[in-house]
Amino acid sequence: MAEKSEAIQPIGIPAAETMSDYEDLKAPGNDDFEVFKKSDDAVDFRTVGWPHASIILLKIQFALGVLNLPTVLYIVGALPGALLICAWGAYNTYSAVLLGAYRNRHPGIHTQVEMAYRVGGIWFKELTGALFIIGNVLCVSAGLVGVSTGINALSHHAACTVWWGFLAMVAAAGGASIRKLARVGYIMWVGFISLFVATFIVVVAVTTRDRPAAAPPTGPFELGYRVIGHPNFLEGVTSCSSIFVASAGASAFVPVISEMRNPKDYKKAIYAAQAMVNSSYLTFSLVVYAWCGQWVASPALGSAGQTIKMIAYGIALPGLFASTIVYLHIAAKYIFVRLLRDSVHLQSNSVVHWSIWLGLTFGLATIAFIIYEAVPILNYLLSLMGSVCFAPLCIIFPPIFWLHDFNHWRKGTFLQQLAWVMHIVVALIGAFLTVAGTYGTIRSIIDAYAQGIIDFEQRRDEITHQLVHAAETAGFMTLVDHGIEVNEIEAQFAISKAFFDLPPDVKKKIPHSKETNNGWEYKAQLRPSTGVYDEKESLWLQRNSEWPSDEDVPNFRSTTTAFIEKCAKISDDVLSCFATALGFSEDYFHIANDPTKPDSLTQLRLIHYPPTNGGAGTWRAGSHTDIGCLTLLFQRDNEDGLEICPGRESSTSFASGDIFTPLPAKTGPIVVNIGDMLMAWSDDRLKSNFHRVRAKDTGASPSRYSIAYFNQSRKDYVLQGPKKK
Ligand SMILES: O=C(O)CCC(=O)C(=O)O
Ligand SMILES: [Fe+2]
Repeated sequence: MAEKSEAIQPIGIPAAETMSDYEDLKAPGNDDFEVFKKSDDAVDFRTVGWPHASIILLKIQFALGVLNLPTVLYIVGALPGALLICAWGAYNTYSAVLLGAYRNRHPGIHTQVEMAYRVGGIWFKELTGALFIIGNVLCVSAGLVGVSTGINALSHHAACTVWWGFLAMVAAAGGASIRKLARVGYIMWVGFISLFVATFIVVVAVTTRDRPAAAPPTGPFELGYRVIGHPNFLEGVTSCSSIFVASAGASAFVPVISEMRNPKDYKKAIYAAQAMVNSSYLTFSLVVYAWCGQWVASPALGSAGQTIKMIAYGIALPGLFASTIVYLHIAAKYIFVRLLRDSVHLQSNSVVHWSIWLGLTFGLATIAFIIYEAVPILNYLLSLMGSVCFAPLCIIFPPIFWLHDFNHWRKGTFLQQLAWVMHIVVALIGAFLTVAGTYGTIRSIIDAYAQGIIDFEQRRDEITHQLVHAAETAGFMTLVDHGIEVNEIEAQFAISKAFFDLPPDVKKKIPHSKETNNGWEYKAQLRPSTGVYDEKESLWLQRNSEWPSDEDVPNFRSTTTAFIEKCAKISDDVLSCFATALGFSEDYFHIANDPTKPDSLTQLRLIHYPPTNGGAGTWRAGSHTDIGCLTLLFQRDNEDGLEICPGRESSTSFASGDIFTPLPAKTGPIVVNIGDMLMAWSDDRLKSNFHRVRAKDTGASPSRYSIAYFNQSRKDYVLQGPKKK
């Protein structure tokens, strides 16, 4: 049976004068000193050799996050980025050494939490414990995101994300329930090798391509490689935090020491792990950045194209599991040791021992799964975790623990005083990053709520399902709660009416050009379906086309540009749903149709159908399909006339004589329809259907105004569906 472990010493134990004072007291590795004891009938936890420990420490840090570092390099520039990677790598190594040394100077320590108790009493202990457990459980949730993203990339069944997450949770809980870290260590070997090989393949593969997978496939493009970037304050802080978090594992390292055969070998393990992690971070991120520039794909494993992405995910999957398992194991071990520290059950094969252990691994996995599934702002929560949990645990607390033992250096030699000051400075830098990082993330959460992004993200699967169903059948759908207020739509219509009210000579200042299809046209659109010109006038606009002057229509350009930005965002969101449903990456159409690029074909069209009396035999807009990718159509109350013909109901050329259904006009909701480009792009799965606009056959029809935003592909894009037909 295990000896009763020595209780943690209360605060106020005399500070040692030198390190060797402690070494004389009780050396690490001695039973009195250690949390886990050695005896014939006790389960032996102290079985991890240093190379094995090194791999565990390595795997705690090394994850696919390395492939997101190039995005950070793009923001800050290659040189500051590389310096930040080195600086944080060095500091995170140092803080890991500080914690390990503190642990090896004081008996009975399992995690940082006992260090906090020695230094600051119960409050500091509970604060550290809370940050430790919250941080690690969130890392488990992040792990589940990684695993399910991987499985989705391989399976093409985006709708099953919840199930993949659940299965990953059960599998991870099973893996983490292996009681001894030494055995979990074997999973870490496999995990590390799998992730290393997967990232290595992507890194090598990006260097063999002429252009990044996410860049436009043809034509000139800007790589976006910058030696020095120009981030604003928030971007700078966020980038700094992301690079710090990539190698911030120190707090999870400490419990590994308690299971080492020889705790004094910890330093060897940590130096080996950090050398490997930081050199691969530096080389991988610089190479990927040099080749991909701003065109790093999301998820980053896709940066070398679809085939490599599938291979890399296949190889990375065990590694993604390993990440989830190690954080879960460490979180569960912390509570396990806390609960059973003074009990025989800590190291016996009793029912109590096993029930508590399995209860903890599966219980914490369930909590992590619920967070993964239910928190709509998980991405933001994960960046908050960096500044709220890991900045204090890994930057602020280690020097504070050190200062507690070495406070007398304040009055020591010059070098000792310098060391004393430097530890205070580092703790202050940590405090700054905690506050600034938290502030930055909270600001972006508030912005995201204000823009409706959170609600959309929360219901993305459900919305995708509805959009795809409508697109596969009618080809038409109506969006509500889309983020453009009724008064903004009315204001845009007022601007449009002000333009059309101008005398023709003024409107002619921006004539329609056959080359660009921009400008004002009057009864000039000849429809193949009707053989006559549409009874309408319209103004086609692009970001870089000619615009009516402010003298002719006050605020025309500023109001309309803001309106276009909102339409771009909405059509992007809708297309991101179609992209995942079709098996493309979420941002596929965003890149292919990017309206800010000079070769963009995306247009806004303001339309006016003049009033008529008895419209029989004429067409406001003859039957047609839209040639673009996706159309957003705005209408006004009481200006009906739009009629649609769902695909099943059209059987003749131009659907003439087929059944058309009127779609009443309302100010507010946006009518969305699929265009020919998206139909081609989806291997005909999403339907570009016929529609037309009619005035009443008899009696008066008032003017009708409509506004269409045509989201179209860029000029040089090849439209090819996932089946590559
Ligand atoms: O004005 C409308 O309601 C329809 C316009 C239209 O279908 C188009 O311009 O393609
Ligand atoms: Fe149309």
